[in-house]
Amino acid sequence: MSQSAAQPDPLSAALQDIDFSDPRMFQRNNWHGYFARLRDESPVHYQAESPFGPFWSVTRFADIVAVDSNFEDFSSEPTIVIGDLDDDMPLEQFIAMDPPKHDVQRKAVQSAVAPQNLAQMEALIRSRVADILDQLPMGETFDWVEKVSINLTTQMLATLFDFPFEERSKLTYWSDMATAAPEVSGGEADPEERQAALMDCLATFTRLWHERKGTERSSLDLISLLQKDPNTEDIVDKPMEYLGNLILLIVGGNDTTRNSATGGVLALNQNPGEYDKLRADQSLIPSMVSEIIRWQTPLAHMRRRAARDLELNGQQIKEGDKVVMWYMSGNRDERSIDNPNDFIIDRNNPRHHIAFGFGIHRCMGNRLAEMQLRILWEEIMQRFSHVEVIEEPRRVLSNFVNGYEELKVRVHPV
Ligand code: HEM
Repeated sequence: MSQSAAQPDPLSAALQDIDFSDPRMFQRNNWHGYFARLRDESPVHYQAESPFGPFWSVTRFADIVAVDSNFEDFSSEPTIVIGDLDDDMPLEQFIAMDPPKHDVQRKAVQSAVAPQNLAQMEALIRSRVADILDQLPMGETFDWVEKVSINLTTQMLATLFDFPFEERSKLTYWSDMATAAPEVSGGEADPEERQAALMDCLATFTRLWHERKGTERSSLDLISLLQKDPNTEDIVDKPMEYLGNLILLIVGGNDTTRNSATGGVLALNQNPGEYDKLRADQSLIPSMVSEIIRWQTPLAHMRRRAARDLELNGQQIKEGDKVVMWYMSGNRDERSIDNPNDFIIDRNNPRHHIAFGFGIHRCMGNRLAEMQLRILWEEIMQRFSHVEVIEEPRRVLSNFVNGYEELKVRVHPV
């Protein structure tokens, strides 16, 4: 099975002729038909050949929850993307660890996003969002991804790391390089450039670590938190573990919120009746934010490895098999979500989705992401009657990041 071949017809092709790892499905946004067929005809589906080796696709909401909540049978090690670990850069990160190591490393950093800390960050985020929106060229066409989504998430990341603000664009670059490797997600990053970018990331953060070590900091920045916790105080001496966790936190805070910030604009433009509802009642913003995250599902999948022979929804899975949970499919599963293909900003129970995963690895930054998006929309509604999409977006080539390269828009005053 080769990804240079034409894509088979989603409705009539034999399921064994379809490559569900093909990143072009996501770039062309034509994955819906393929995954709807899997949910109906073969919800736990074995694909014997792919550029990433054989793997199972788990496509229904309930089965994904069953896998994600069973870390004993479905291990996150050694990596959580469909591709295999890069031998030259064997990153270790707590998202790809099982208990007990996962638990102690997560605990070391999670106070950065504890409710009390988030409450303190709210005013800062609001002023940054306001600055970003106030600088937009009213009435002119511009790229929302670059001027708003990337700008906002990069500023947030710089805050979380207390990273030199003027150099913050490096964080976005490192994040993009980390996820765009062909062997990781079917992306197009040049292997040498990627390697150099990740080494630069490591060198920069190692320097910051040593500059901070021993200084009295009350800050909840992620580097200081790693330094303060006895379980991670020497992580800098394990470069692949230090780098792996940095990349986890950078990617976690970057691609996901960024693509939700863009996806929301697109969803409202495709559903003008929902935009009208929002204009009429801005108290819908929190539930709309959850709906945007479900509708977008910025991370298409997480993968696991079966820790023993077992059965899942009638299929026999062998120890060692790769098991891919397609969150984007689960979030469109009519068995668990009413009218899942509709974008409805006042849904009942809007947080009933699996875009943040489920179980012990459930997204650590979920409340931060929701807060950023809530503030973004509160501030947008103060200024603009319409963020108008001017042309179809350009999407990312990846089977992991479900996102946008570019979205041309024009903003109109209230
Ligand atoms: C809309 C925004 C976001 C989405 C959709 C998202 C999605 C996810 C998903 C699907 C997982 C894996 C869950 C699982 O395996 O069950 C995850 C884990 C994680 N996310 Fe997020 N994320 C978002 C924002 C953020 C932000 C802003 C941060 C920044 C702190 C973050 C940090 C993390 C971390 C550290 C993990 C690993 C948790 C663990 O292994 O225990 N995420 N996220």
